[in-house]
Amino acid sequence: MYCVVGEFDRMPETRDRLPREDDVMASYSNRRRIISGGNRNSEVPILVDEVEDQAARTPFRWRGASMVATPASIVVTRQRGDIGSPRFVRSPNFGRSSPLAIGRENMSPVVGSGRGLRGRGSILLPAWYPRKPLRDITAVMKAIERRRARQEEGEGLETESPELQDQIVHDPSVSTSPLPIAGIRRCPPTVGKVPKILLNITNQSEGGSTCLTPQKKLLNNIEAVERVVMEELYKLKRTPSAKKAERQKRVRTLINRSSKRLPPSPLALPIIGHLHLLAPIPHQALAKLSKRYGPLIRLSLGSVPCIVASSPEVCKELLKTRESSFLDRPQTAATDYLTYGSQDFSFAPYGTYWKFMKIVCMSQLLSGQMLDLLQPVRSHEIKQLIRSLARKDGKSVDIGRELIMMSNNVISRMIMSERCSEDEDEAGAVRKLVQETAELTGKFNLSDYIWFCRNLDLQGFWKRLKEVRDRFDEMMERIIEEHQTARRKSKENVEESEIVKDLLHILLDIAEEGISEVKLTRENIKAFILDLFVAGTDTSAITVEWALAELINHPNILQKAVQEIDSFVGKERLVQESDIPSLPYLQAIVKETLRLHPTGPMSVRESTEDCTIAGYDIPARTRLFVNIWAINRDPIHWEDALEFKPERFLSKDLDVRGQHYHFLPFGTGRRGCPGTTLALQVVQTTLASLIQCFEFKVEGGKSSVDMEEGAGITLPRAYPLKCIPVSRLSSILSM
Ligand code: HEM
Repeated sequence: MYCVVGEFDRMPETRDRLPREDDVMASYSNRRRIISGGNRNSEVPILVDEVEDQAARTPFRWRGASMVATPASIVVTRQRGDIGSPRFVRSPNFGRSSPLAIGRENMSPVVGSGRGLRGRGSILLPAWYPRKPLRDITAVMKAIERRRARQEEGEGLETESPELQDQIVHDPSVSTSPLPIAGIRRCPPTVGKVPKILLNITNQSEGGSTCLTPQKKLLNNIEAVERVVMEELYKLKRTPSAKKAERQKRVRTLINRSSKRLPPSPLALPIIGHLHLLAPIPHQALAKLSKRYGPLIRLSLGSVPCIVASSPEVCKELLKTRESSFLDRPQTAATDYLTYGSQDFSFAPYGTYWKFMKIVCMSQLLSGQMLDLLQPVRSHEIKQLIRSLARKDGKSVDIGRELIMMSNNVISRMIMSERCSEDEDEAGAVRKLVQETAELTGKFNLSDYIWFCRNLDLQGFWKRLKEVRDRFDEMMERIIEEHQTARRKSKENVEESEIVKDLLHILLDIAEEGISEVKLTRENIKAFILDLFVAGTDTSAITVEWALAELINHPNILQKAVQEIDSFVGKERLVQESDIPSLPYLQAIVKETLRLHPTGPMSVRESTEDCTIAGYDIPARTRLFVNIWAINRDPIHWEDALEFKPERFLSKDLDVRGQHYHFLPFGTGRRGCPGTTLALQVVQTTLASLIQCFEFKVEGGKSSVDMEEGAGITLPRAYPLKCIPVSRLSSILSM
């Protein structure tokens, strides 16, 4: 919209103008609004001058061309801290005497003559006055003067004489409106009104200040002309044909809108959309919303369009039938920064690089053969855990902390042949690093969703991200250096024993050989290792923690499980991974834990193309949240859905690997969890070892533990599981 802001408060008093209010700008635009009948759309365009320029202005500066702007030269934008109130700012062309702008003031950009104002130093009117209408009215005024002369000669003239009308209407140099002309030409009624307006003008002028020159009289009456023309324009809009056109336009808009069938959506707030509905724990809040709005809902998280799937049927359609449309993951500020600009595997877009890394993952690190080779590593770390708890016999222990240390060591040794907890300080540092990374990647960061927060660090996110990545980078650089030194030595001295290849060696081989279709960079390697730490440590440890908590709260189930182990393994040796296939009840307990407490509660994807799901149109680049937590608790598919009942898995052969869409603890399809086998091995064997070796008493003599969920990407417990391990089989523990 055009706007005018000038130095009105500093106008010369000598101006022979009608008295004005102090805030002329305000009164001017106010008046225009009144004229247009309060109808915003029919407001007279007003030009904006920049407030910042005020210091440079002189009171009498008629800015002429520099005050005008074409619509294209004004952009409505928002600036930092300018919530909800758009500001007009200068576009690169604004204020320059652009050939487009000059001479087109108050004219339709289409019909402008293009004549410049340069060199018109003698313009009497202030810059904010509409120019084109003045030219029009000057011509009109000449006609009035002629008519008055004739009247004085006694000829007399009818007010609406055809002669005057002709003179005004057919004079090509005369336009009859102060507004963009195009519309007026198509609307003859305004033309007929002009003589009446002119008569009013002359009468008013005569009554007021007879000593004024015709030009000055016009200045005083220009507002009257404008008011009447605006009234006429407003009436024009109410003609049957205008109304019909308006109706047709509305129907077209409605048809366009309704041609897209979008999933139901709760009422959104301005700017934040539905972000406020995700508190306090997103998967729980979304499950509640889906109960009200259905299994597929649409949300706007700030400016990001999202859908949430909460039923097995919709999930199947999304991740099986239309899998190819949902193979990407969305990028967030945190994942992008922590993974050296999305150079990792978990957040990499589905493409050549991701496929290559998936092969590396499945054929090297997580292949059956590799997992068998690394079985002693897992077994050793589980024994270390049992020994550590045995040392704390009878004392209160934070079980979660012990479990995270164990799973960190397993992953760390598999990836880079190094234990994280060799010294207590480093173990704590790595644990903290992994937890912080999981927290930062799982949190809803406002700058990802609200555009004007993009460069603001309202939640102190960036500072923490930088800190975490710096620490991780330092650790990884040290470990990579050590590996490279070992590799150099082994190459130089062939006699020296062959180094045992961990995942880092395999990745360095690929990077150095450079024979693969994908060239691995140092950043790729570091980001991939971070992925495996974050995806593979907390998830397994927290699953064991939830399982133990459930067993403490269900002593009869615990007793059955212990009996099963005792009867198959006996009391003389520690349970092994190889025993697990013979412990179906233990397996059922782990599955039931993963059903109620999936440590990946939501699978997050992004659509790569437009598609139709459950009859709704889903545009490309829509973020998808599959609420695994809600699906695993769907009462239609699960009897006593909220009860911890491992028996349900004994009667049914339900697999965890994404074949059954009402039970998806590891996701499904091509982007399903590649660590499922490893996770099951670690979780089942660790839980079996714990309940074989210890009884767990709850702190403070209580009979049950709290089961509240905390916030975080890996479904942590709200309160750490603190209990007192009491040794059960001293013969095993003394080994
Ligand atoms: C109980 C333990 C675990 C659970 C509950 C779990 C769950 C999940 C879930 C739900 C996903 C998303 C799947 C999807 O979008 O469909 C996922 C992805 C992933 N998980 Fe796991 N996971 C666990 C353990 C592991 C382990 C031990 C590793 C590896 C060491 C691992 C590595 C990954 C990776 C790399 C991805 C991303 C895959 C991709 O984007 O292509 N996870 N996990």
